[in-house]
Amino acid sequence: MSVSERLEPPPPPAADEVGAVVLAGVSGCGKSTVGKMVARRLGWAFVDGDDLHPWKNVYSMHHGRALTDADRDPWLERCADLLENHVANGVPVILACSALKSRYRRRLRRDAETLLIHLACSREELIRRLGGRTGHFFDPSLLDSQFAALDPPTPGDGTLLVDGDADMEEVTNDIVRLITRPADRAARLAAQGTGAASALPGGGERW
Ligand SMILES: Nc1ncnc2c1ncn2[C@@H]1O[C@H](COP(=O)(O)OP(=O)(O)OP(=O)(O)O)[C@@H](O)[C@H]1O
Ligand SMILES: O=C(O)[C@H](O)[C@@H](O)[C@H](O)[C@H](O)CO
Repeated sequence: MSVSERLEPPPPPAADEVGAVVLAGVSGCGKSTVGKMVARRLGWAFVDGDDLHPWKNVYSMHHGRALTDADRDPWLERCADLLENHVANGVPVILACSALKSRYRRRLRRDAETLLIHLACSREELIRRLGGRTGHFFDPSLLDSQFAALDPPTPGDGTLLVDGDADMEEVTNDIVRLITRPADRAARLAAQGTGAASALPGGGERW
């Protein structure tokens, strides 16, 4: 991380009323699966960020080529525009979007009604899930490149951490609570104050 990035002020705190949620994390953490479950539960819209990638990006990932910052640039713009439109029109939305770097997360959080939630998973669980997934364009051999690109959310980042290794129902319940209860959001942020991994059950290295 560069000095100028470190000196930037932390993002604004999320508003009491959440209008949009970005479910972030590396490939296989459950963004799409759990995002749909949360959206169904809340009666919100769900958009898969994978559907907003330029075709060239999908082609690259399918052929085992990791995306660059330049590849992600137009995609992040589409994601940010989508969030902004939903908030402006009062149509709450869950967007599944990897948002791997802190500057990507800052770019997506254009207003205080947008909440970022990062699904943190162990490497073993991610390998197991990607190995078992069929019919998806993402080449599982790219997982290490996702780890390399990731800036893990830090205590000052304003991104909430969720245990992505947990059972799908549990993950869904946790996220619904964080979206609907400001006190739970504040408690989670405070728990993260001591460091990302220690805020999650089981500890260990998480991505
Ligand atoms: N909490 C969970 N427990 C067990 N399996 C899960 C869980 N969440 C997701 N899965 C499974 O893991 C695989 C990956 O999930 P999913 O496609 O939702 O991840 P993703 O983060 O959206 O990945 P990508 O970014 O590559 O699209 C799927 O087969 C899904 O069924
Ligand atoms: O930023 C990225 O490298 C991409 O968004 C990836 O995370 C993929 O889109 C996703 O994992 C495949 O579904």
